[in-house]
Amino acid sequence: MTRSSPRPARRPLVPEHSPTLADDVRRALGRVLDPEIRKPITELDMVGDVTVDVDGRASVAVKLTIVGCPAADTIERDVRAATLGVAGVSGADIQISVMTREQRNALTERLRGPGGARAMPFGPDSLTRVIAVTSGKGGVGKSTLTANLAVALAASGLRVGIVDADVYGFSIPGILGLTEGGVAQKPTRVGEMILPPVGYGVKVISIGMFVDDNAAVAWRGPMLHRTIQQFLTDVYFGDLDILLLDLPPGTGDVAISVGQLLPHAEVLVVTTPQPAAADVAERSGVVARQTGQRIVGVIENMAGLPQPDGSVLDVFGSGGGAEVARRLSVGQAPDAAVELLASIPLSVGLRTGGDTGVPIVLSDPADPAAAAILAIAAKLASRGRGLAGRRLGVTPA
Ligand SMILES: Nc1ncnc2c1ncn2[C@@H]1O[C@H](COP(=O)(O)OP(=O)(O)OP(=O)(O)O)[C@@H](O)[C@H]1O
Repeated sequence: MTRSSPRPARRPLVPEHSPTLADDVRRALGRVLDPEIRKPITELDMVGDVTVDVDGRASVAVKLTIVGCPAADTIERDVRAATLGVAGVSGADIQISVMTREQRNALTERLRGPGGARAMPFGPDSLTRVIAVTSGKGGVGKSTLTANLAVALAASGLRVGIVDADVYGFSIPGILGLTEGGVAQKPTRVGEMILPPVGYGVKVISIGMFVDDNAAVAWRGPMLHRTIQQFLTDVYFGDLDILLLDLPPGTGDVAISVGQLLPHAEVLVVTTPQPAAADVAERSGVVARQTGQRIVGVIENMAGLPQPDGSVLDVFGSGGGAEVARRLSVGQAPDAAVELLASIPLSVGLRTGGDTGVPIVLSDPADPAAAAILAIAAKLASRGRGLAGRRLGVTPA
């Protein structure tokens, strides 16, 4: 008896689609984040039709927020990888298009609330801790510390943003590798919304991103105030645990504007060990306090430089940080005394890391300066924010 060989499965002329596999692909795409908005692309309505044919070939439609989106390549690569990672998928065609104006408006509204409300999300009731970093004079390392602290906090799992409000010396983009040819990366705009570039996990907005070719900023107070206000309202930071502000040195217009806009912010005062610098550093702390802000601590930077023979060379003297903390504690309740959080040594690695855009807290965490910054980050993160002055949304019975 002969047995007829089984008939080969008939191929449909039009490839059938596998809804189950398509669902699996969609689920996998839920793990792809928009690199600027930092939310799953599926939640941002960036994923259109998803189909998988009988051969396992997936076709995925992706809608970018704007034409020329700088994150396009990353999104396409991540979508392809996520699609091909689904068991049963043998190939992936990714079709990239751009959202319509209506779709973009709907997205902006979804992210910012009805009408794309331009409310300042860092008010007293916000859960984001706001820390302004200030100094009496320039060049004490305030921007270097702000950037490295932010990276250290982000590396510990916190969602961190920086507003580089150092209008005359905007250097955060460079320290965080967000420059090309010395010019700061431009943020993406989605309608009225500005998406901050992300460096080492930190969302950054800087005046340097809005001026052409590093041009000098010669603005008067009202213009500076509006710019800071716009940074705090129009920039989409999403949910942040900590927002750091790098203020210009001294007690000028920006410090006062930030004091008015964010009176509940905490303040870190950076100074050098030079006792003669203590007066100006103290003044920057006093101005912050006058606007209602709380001084969370003093950081002494550029302390003793370790020598090959084990001795320490105090290039800028010693004791400045402790002196500023002591003076800012005078007249305060014992539990409000201002602490010297750390003394950070001079470090060639910290400086070169800033010059090359590779923060030392990641590249060489064992460097004594990096270790000191990591210790401050751990201290700040463990303390959390005081609830004083915040409405807790509960009514006594
Ligand atoms: N601990 C340190 N050891 C060696 N170099 C340092 C240290 N801290 C900062 N620097 C370097 O000192 C210079 C000034 O630092 P930075 O720009 O951070 O200061 P700043 O206080 O923000 O200045 P400004 O507010 O005037 O812009 C930079 O070149 C930086 O790399």
